[in-house]
Amino acid sequence: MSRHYDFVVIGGGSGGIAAANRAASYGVGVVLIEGGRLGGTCVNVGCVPKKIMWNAAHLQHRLSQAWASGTHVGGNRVDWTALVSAREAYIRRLNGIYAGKLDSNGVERVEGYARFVDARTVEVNGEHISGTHVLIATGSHPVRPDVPGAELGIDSDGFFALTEQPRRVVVAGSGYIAVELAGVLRALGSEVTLLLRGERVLSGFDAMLGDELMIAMRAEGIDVITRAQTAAVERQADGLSLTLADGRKLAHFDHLIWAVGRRPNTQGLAVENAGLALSPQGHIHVDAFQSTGAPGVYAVGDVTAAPALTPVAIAAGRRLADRLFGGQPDRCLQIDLVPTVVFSHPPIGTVGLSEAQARHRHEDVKVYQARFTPLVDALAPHPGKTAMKLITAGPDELVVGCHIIGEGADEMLQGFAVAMQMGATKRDFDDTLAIHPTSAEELVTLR
Ligand SMILES: Cc1cc2nc3c(=O)[nH]c(=O)nc-3n(C[C@H](O)[C@H](O)[C@H](O)COP(=O)(O)OP(=O)(O)OC[C@H]3O[C@@H](n4cnc5c(N)ncnc54)[C@H](O)[C@@H]3O)c2cc1C
Ligand SMILES: NC(=O)c1ccc[n+]([C@@H]2O[C@H](COP(=O)([O-])OP(=O)(O)OC[C@H]3O[C@@H](n4cnc5c(N)ncnc54)[C@H](O)[C@@H]3O)[C@@H](O)[C@H]2O)c1
Repeated sequence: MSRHYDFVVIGGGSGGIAAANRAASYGVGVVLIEGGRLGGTCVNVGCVPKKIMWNAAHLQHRLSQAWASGTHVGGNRVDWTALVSAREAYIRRLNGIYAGKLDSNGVERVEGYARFVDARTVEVNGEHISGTHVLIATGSHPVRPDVPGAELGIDSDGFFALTEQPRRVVVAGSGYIAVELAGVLRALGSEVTLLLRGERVLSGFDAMLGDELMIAMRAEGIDVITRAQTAAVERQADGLSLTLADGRKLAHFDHLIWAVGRRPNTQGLAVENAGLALSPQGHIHVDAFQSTGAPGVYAVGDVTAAPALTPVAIAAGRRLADRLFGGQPDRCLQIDLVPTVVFSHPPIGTVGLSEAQARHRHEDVKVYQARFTPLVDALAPHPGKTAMKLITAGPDELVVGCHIIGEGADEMLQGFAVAMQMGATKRDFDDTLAIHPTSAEELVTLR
């Protein structure tokens, strides 16, 4: 049996769903093939459950300081099992909402994993499905290092499957997921050790952010161990033990969480049958229009080398559908300015070039910085710090980088990203009236 559609979408995550719905809005025939739960990583084991855990952790953090403002709350321990069960019920509702929206938009859904037969044909559950256009939006999966006992640890998927709160956890990694999960676990009351391969967390970001976050994490009681490469993991009677490459030993952990990166999902897709080659990291090569080397075959999201963020996958998917079916031949994704938030404790908001990148690319770079105790912590016994950095380039002082760490940074950044997208200069920031008293006002009063 075989069927033909205008648009075949492989993968029902952020990018695939966005592309399918947008294409259907132009009245073309669309099928979406998904092997797992609708919504993909972001909805099921990524942004959404993470943000729910972060919200609970943030609330615990604020409650722990409430007495200093004269507010007495008692027994504020988190009920992990109740939190996880409410979170999963919410996600099941979202799965249903996504299915309903696809159905009402006229997107046909096929449950199963697709495998290329040729460039425009895939096989799913023994059936051949062909398309005039085929989109690969299969996402990525977590990886583990190749060390003895690595299988004794869990990854971020395993973290979301925990039905009981870990007492003592070691998190290995230094990127987004490592710092987010370490922060959540600590704020919810677990003892946390964070193992960094290098000297600093978030190595690709402006150095101020990693330095400040490490100060904050240590102040919260996270044991941050630098230059710590795990060489072996063993299960002992009293928990997991780790041996580091330099011989150091760590023991008595209930869980080890690997947060050491992700790889594209191309296993089982047989992309060679579509005439596609993969990068050494396993990414599908695409041009600025999401086109692969094979005519009629496209890719978006984590399976490509674009920044692995939901809004990037969604924007790429929608723009592709606009281009293919919406009569907008020049529509494509610009990824020069990608605003992003790390949901650490405290959160980080960052957009544009780090100071090091700016100095590498531009001659005339100026840096404006502030570090202060935010008013929200004015009465707190152990106040956190907020730090901000604005980086400008050229004689007009075009703002090329904006970096914030501190309470509220997550909600602060989006508007500044709009300003930078519009080409704001330092003068535009200076000419904008401040909103007082807020932390964000510092960004328009920096000197
Ligand atoms: C713990 C965690 C937290 C995150 N937090 C954030 C955040 O706060 N903000 C943010 O912007 N991003 C976040 N991300 C990243 C974000 O989740 C991803 O960038 C985004 O989900 C990528 O979308 P995608 O469409 O490329 O892939 P996915 O959402 O992963 O969807 C791919 C889908 O394809 C399916 N699939 C795979 N192979 C096949 C096949 N052969 N046939 C059919 N279906 C297939 C999979 O089952 C999956 O459902 C987070 C990621 C993780 C892991
Ligand atoms: N808030 C968000 O938007 C958010 C949150 C989570 C994930 N994400 C996306 O998902 C992607 C994947 O996240 P991630 O944190 O897994 O990857 P990552 O690439 O951000 O970080 C992986 C880190 O692990 C380190 N590492 C690699 N091997 C190691 C080893 N053997 N021991 C110790 N450390 C090791 C690397 O140096 C790197 O810093 C992110 O890059 C991001 O794009 C986004």
